[in-house]
Order: sequence, then structure tokens, then C-alpha cells
Amino acid sequence: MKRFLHSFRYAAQGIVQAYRSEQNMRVHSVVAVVVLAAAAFFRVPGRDVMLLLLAVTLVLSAELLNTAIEAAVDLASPEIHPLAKAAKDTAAGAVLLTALFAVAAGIYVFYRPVIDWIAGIVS
Ligand SMILES: Nc1ncnc2c1ncn2[C@@H]1O[C@H](COP(=O)(O)OP(=O)(O)OP(=O)(O)O)[C@@H](O)[C@H]1O
Repeated sequence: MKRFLHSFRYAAQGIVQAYRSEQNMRVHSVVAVVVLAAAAFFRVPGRDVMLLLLAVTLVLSAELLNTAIEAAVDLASPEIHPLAKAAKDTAAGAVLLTALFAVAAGIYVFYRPVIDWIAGIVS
């Protein structure tokens, strides 16, 4: 049980460390809060909120893995090496893919509510 609780503490330390060192983590988190606030404002259905939460979780998880890979590569290969570049660029590619999914999910969820909201203001 104690080891189990320790593993939670180490995981939390990893997340805090990523927030301290990675500006992208902070930017993605601010965007996530704004998106979830917008979901509350537009009263989007529960299943759409779950889709947004999935997108947010994917992006932040990919960013954490990217941070871990960057740290491991910098430790293993502080000098310039094509494999170091491949590892870092591939990890960054994973973040990009999840971010594109998040944009697609955002358009899917907010397109209709935003159109209806604008129509309500104009009419
Ligand atoms: N050891 C290395 N060997 C070869 N290319 C590297 C190496 N380190 C970094 N690079 C190249 O430089 C790019 C930027 O590397 P860096 O470590 O600054 O990552 P970053 O994505 O900018 O990190 P951060 O998210 O902290 O800003 C990498 O994507 C890679 O193409």
C-alpha cells in the first residue's frame, strides 16, 4: 500500500516538473480550461464534454511523454546525433497529432452551438 501511494507521489512530482520546465504544458492547460469553460457556457451535452476531456487528456499525456523523451535523450545524447533528432522529432510528432485531434474535436463540439449563439445575437 505504501509503495502504491509512493508511486502516486512520484507521478505527481513528474507532472509538476513538466509544468515547471515546459511552456507548452502550461499553454495546453490554459487552452483546456478555456475550452471546458466554453463547454459549460454553451451547455454542450455530456458526451461532448467527455470527447473534449478525452482530447485534453490525450494532448497533456502526449506532452508529458514528449517531455520524458526529451529528458532521456538529453541525458543519453547531449551531443548532436541523428538518432537523438529522430527521437525528439518523433515524440513532437505525437504531440502534433493529438493537438490536431483536439482541434477536430473542438470544431465538432462547438460548431453548432456557436452558429446558434451568433444567430441568436443577430436575430
Ligand atoms: N542531441 C540532438 N541531436 C540532434 N538534434 C537535436 C538534438 N537535440 C535537439 N535536436 C533538434 O532540435 C529540436 C529542438 O530540440 P529541443 O531539445 O530544444 O526540443 P524542443 O522541442 O524545442 O523542447 P521544448 O519543448 O523544451 O522547447 C529537436 O526537435 C531536434 O530536431
